[in-house]
Amino acid sequence: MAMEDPDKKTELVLLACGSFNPITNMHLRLFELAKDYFDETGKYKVIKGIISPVSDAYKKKGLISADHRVTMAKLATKNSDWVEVDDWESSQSEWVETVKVLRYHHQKLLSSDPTNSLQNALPLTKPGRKRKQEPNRHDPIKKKTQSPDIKSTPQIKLLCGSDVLESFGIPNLWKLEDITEIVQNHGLVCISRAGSNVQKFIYESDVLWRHKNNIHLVEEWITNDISSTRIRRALRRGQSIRYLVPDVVLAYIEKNNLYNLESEDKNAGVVLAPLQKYASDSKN
Ligand SMILES: Nc1ncnc2c1ncn2[C@@H]1O[C@H](COP(=O)(O)OP(=O)(O)OP(=O)(O)O)[C@@H](O)[C@H]1O
Ligand SMILES: NC(=O)c1ccc[n+]([C@@H]2O[C@H](COP(=O)(O)O)[C@@H](O)[C@H]2O)c1
Ligand SMILES: [Zn+2]
Repeated sequence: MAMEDPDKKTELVLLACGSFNPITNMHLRLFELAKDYFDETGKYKVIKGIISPVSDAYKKKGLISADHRVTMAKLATKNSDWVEVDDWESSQSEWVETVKVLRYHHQKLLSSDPTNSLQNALPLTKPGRKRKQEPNRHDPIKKKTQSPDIKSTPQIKLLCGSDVLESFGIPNLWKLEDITEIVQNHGLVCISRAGSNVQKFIYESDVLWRHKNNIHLVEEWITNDISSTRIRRALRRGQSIRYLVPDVVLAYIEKNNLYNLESEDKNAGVVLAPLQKYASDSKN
């Protein structure tokens, strides 16, 4: 039997941001790999996974409508008891920086945390009465039943693949202050291939190196090269994608004829939202 006290574990929520165009089995695997990793540390308990598809305003080439991408992600996670889809980000009219998505979900956790609102609403000691009150032997029992095992609010960590971490180095794609806030205030879980360059990438970045204790590298030993780009390519060529995406997702794609030459042309020649935003910033 495990000796550690489960109440002492830090609760975690994992947030994956991306296009999910479409969601693949690999996206679902990311969550499982990260959860296994944290479970094995004995220090953390992953309580929830959130998939947050990017909005159409991201303007990535071939990005089909958020409605379809969210629906597919919901179908894919229907049978998961811990991973869910959140459409707040995708329903924003403008592209939202990833750090703001983290902030949003962090705030949401804070406001839905019963221990937190209890602490705010009912201070345990009323000011002024504190000194007058005699120690009461019923008090500790009372407190315990009112607020059993006061846990801190879960931490929220950004879950991503090594390509996203390495994209931190692309000029005008990420703001340094955003990267800093992500690794300093929240934390990062990165799924990487054995022998990938992520460690070197962290070593070569001052900000990532400074916060390396908050960056968790999870090695994917049972490698899996599925990507949404490859799924869309196979579909354009009339090739099977069965067993690469959940059957329900495949059925939805076929029913709505989602990916073809025309859809791949969406946003052709359009500048990706972050590049557009930060390139114009650096000119000002
Ligand atoms: N095979 C993989 N290994 C590790 N991480 C992955 C893998 N596939 C996707 N991811 C991660 O999933 C998240 C969502 O990515 P995204 O929606 O871009 O999917 P993708 O399969 O990489 O799509 P695309 O080919 O269009 O870039 C990102 O953090 C990305 O790094
Ligand atoms: N500066 C930023 O916050 C920033 C920059 C580039 C991509 N992203 C996010 O990373 C994810 C990347 O997804 P893709 O790999 O599909 O492009 C998206 O969720 C996107 O919003 C964030
Ligand atoms: Zn990608």
